[in-house]
Amino acid sequence: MDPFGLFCTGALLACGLYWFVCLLGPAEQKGKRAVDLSGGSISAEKVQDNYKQYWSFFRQPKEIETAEKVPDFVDTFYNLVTDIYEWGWGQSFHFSPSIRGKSHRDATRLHEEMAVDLIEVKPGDRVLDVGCGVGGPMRAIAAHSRANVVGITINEYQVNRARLHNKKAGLDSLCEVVCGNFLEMPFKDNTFDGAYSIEATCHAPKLEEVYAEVFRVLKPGSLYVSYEWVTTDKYRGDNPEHVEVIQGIERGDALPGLRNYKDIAEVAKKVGFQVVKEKDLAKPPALPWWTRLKMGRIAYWRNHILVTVLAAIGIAPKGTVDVHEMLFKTADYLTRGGDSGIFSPMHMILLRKPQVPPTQS
Ligand SMILES: C=C(CC[C@@H](C)[C@H]1CC[C@H]2C3=CC[C@H]4[C@H](C)[C@@H](O)CC[C@]4(C)[C@H]3CC[C@]12C)C(C)C
Ligand SMILES: C[S@@+](CC[C@H](N)C(=O)[O-])C[C@H]1O[C@@H](n2cnc3c(N)ncnc32)[C@H](O)[C@@H]1O
Repeated sequence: MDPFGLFCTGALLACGLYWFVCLLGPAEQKGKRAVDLSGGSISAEKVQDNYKQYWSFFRQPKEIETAEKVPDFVDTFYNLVTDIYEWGWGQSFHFSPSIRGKSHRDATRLHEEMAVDLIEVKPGDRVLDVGCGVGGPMRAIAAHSRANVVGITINEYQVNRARLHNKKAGLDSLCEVVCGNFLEMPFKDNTFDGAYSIEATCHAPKLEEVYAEVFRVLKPGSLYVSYEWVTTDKYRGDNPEHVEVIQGIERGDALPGLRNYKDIAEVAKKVGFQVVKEKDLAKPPALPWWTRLKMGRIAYWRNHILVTVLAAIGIAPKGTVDVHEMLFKTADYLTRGGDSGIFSPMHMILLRKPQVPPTQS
């Protein structure tokens, strides 16, 4: 082979290797490769129909206001997005403020460890993860605190993914995953030493229902911290651009309706909690949480091409392209929400269940 031919072959091989390692994704780190994208518990041929069904919920807003319908709606959503999230984001399905000089991975872990530090649990304590996803936070928190973490998620596919990851990480003795609805949890009263929820309770149609359940299962005197998705004091309901951004976020993230930051403490007090601390972790001096979304734009285009090719040749389910497109648009709404300051995904509230129940007046 002449030197030019040799050079071309070498370049082709290098491109192929780059494609395989970088574009298909390092599976060990993220847990998913593009070639393994699925519709969660939904069979491949039904993904497209389920995507349409997901959108039909928004044509009947009353349906997603009733607690009975929401688990179905949220479950469908997570069947559709879980693999894409894992592949394109990682095993922690939430945001965190950027930290100068630290990777996204480290910033994510620190945001998770902060939650468990706030609830002051000790090794061996029993802690509840309300809406645990595939367990990224659960593993970081168990490793950091040596507490026993019990996670609950409505989505069975996530339960299986989380159990698999727990085993692989050697943390299955500390981490347990339960499939269930956090509006009616299958746990006894007064049985947890602490609880946390990271960007999950926003899926509840009525916040009081999930907070009341957490209150019920916590031991008196113990702490609960939640990172809530909210509209901020900058949001104006009479500004059409604000409304468009917030509706875009709701539709692309399976939310029955975003709450204003002012409502969170009110609801917590109503169900009996004492408010220990409340702070929007997105506010300066914290660096923007949405930088990671912005920086990913080129990767989203690359992913879009990859998903389209994989669906065309029958490796990925057909509806995956629609779901990916929906997420693409959602990333834009979230970025606009962050840039304008009208939205925060990390309004932190730290609550205590009192030792003595409040007297009824
Ligand atoms: C808390 C929730 C989820 C928050 C985030 C984890 C996800 C919100 C939007 C998601 C994404 C948007 C764009 C995708 C991109 C087009 C794709 O190529 C790769 C995956 C994305 C980056 C994806 C990853 C997860 C999000 C950032 C909600 C649901 C309450
Ligand atoms: C955005 S994910 C966050 C997951 C996890 N906290 C993390 O940060 O990786 C929201 C989680 O809440 C769960 N969830 C939403 N509604 C639920 C419900 N009614 N009951 C139980 N889990 C629910 C979803 O299944 C999903 O696991």
